[in-house]
Amino acid sequence: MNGQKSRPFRHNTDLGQNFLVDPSVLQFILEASAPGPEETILEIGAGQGVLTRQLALSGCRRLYSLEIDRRLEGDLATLEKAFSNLKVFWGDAVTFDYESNFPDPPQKVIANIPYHITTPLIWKLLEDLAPRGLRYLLLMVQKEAADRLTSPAGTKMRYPLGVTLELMGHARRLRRVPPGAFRPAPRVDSALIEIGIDRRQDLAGDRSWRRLLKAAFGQRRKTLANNLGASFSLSREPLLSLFSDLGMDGKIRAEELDGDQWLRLAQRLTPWLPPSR
Ligand SMILES: C[S@@+](CC[C@H](N)C(=O)[O-])C[C@H]1O[C@@H](n2cnc3c(N)ncnc32)[C@H](O)[C@@H]1O
Repeated sequence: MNGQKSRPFRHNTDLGQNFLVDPSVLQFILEASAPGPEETILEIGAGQGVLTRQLALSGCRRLYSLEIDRRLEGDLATLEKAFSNLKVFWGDAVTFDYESNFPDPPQKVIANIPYHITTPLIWKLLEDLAPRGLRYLLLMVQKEAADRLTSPAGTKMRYPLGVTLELMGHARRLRRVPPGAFRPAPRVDSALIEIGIDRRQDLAGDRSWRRLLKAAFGQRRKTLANNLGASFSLSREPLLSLFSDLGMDGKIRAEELDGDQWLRLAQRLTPWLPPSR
């Protein structure tokens, strides 16, 4: 002992550093996600390692934990020494090179993620890891994000990533998690969601699909025809005649289409779109 007290960790809330402290929530995550002995697991945002430790103890074959904040190096290096199945990576999960860093790509992502990167992070994971065998994600997200990700056709919160998840597999909300489960407590409610990927359609890496959805949901007050016409300089007549061929009302809005309608629309419309720059 050198008599010096270690300084308390100063949480950086800009990095979503609300660490999980409720053991019953931790237990729920482990039971719901059931890491298996043959599986490689990816954890995004290891923090001080509360979930990392339990995942490593679960006996999964390999655990990759990714963290951006180097101040956590001491905590995570200690865990890395203690568990031979754990390897810690440093970097930004939204721009990380998963392909070269993970020769043994993960089948599951189990993570209490920083809420501010929820949408770009899920797109990135679907795009980079689903074609390489990712089958399942269990994520702690802000409650409103859980609502958006799981919103069915015809609801106000429907958005491009939710449509894509419906076609690549399924997303469902498992339970709400109150602010008191974290230190410091966030100002928002949280929820655990589960995403299963069967790649019925492999859409996340398809640039024209993403461009179409982005344009279609561009201005929520406008009809789908108006949004598409304005974004891609398409004239109204052929667009409305295409809608009619597909059995869709000319006044339909983007949030009203179900997954199969989106697929049919994309198939017919993509050849008309100007090349992306
Ligand atoms: C909600 S905390 C979860 C920490 C820990 N897993 C737990 O459950 O207590 C989110 C963690 O993600 C890290 N983080 C924030 N932005 C990140 C990014 N872009 N890439 C990787 N990690 C990030 C934060 O530093 C923080 O440790």
